[in-house]
Amino acid sequence: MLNCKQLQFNYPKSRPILKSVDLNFGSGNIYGLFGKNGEGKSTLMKLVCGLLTPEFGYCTLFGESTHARSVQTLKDLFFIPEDFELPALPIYTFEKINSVFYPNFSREHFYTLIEEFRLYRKQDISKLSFGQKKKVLIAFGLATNTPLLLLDEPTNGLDIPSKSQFRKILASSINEDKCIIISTHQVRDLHSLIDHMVILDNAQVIFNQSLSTVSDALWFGRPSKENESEVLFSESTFGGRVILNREFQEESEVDLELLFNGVLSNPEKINSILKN
Ligand SMILES: Nc1ncnc2c1ncn2[C@@H]1O[C@H](COP(=O)(O)OP(=O)(O)OP(=O)(O)O)[C@@H](O)[C@H]1O
Repeated sequence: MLNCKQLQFNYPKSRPILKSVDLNFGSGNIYGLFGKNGEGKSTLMKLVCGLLTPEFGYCTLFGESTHARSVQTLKDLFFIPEDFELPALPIYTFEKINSVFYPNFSREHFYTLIEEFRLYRKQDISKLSFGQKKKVLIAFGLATNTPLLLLDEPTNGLDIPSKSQFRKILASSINEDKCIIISTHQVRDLHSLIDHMVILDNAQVIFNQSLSTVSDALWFGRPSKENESEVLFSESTFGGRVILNREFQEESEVDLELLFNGVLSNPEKINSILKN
């Protein structure tokens, strides 16, 4: 569905932010885009939407360049950035003005989400808190029903109950025609939601795997005397956590934070096991 080929980008006078990045995103998946601060996750999302121009390479959505920002492509994608401005309008006016750009927009779904988020249609957006504005944008983004939805740090600004509400809403909105890409540092907020992990480091993609491949090949759990010789990566916090080559172990739940740290510490080691 979405293909990025040899993407290369830097800001004026900056170091390279992306160096020849190749990525394919398929429908029916929720991708988690991870990387340390400043590694280029938001930049990659803006390149995908055509808001930035690559120095080299391109992104296509259904075969059309996203950089051209044609009506055909823009109706198929929606981007929720980390920082945004919304106009000083009642929620229903905002919906009325903007929904016309999205042929599959569901007003019913939008107002159901608005209600679930304890907002009401006549509220003036300019009088809402940052978290409430984010909820308006998340509700709108989901109601567009675009095949591609990009969310940059979507849970920033959401309170604790809203984070689990967000998880539930997002899980129910994925279907086989949709691709969702989420960039976040709040790994726990995405727990059990994402099915694919992409890690950017040093201007490159150092990891790109489905979590089913990961859980087939790796085991995540507590260290023990029996497994100490097989440890691929370990962390000592909270009594210790280890990644092992799964081999004869029972399947375990993928620990996204441990996997992220393990990949950053030695990408070749983890990648070579997943290749076999
Ligand atoms: N408009 C800009 N002009 C110059 N440099 C920029 C601009 N926007 C971002 N950068 C730089 O590009 C790099 C990548 O930024 P980006 O926001 O894509 O990273 P990120 O991975 O999303 O970071 P974070 O996790 O902190 O949100 C950073 O070093 C940042 O300082």
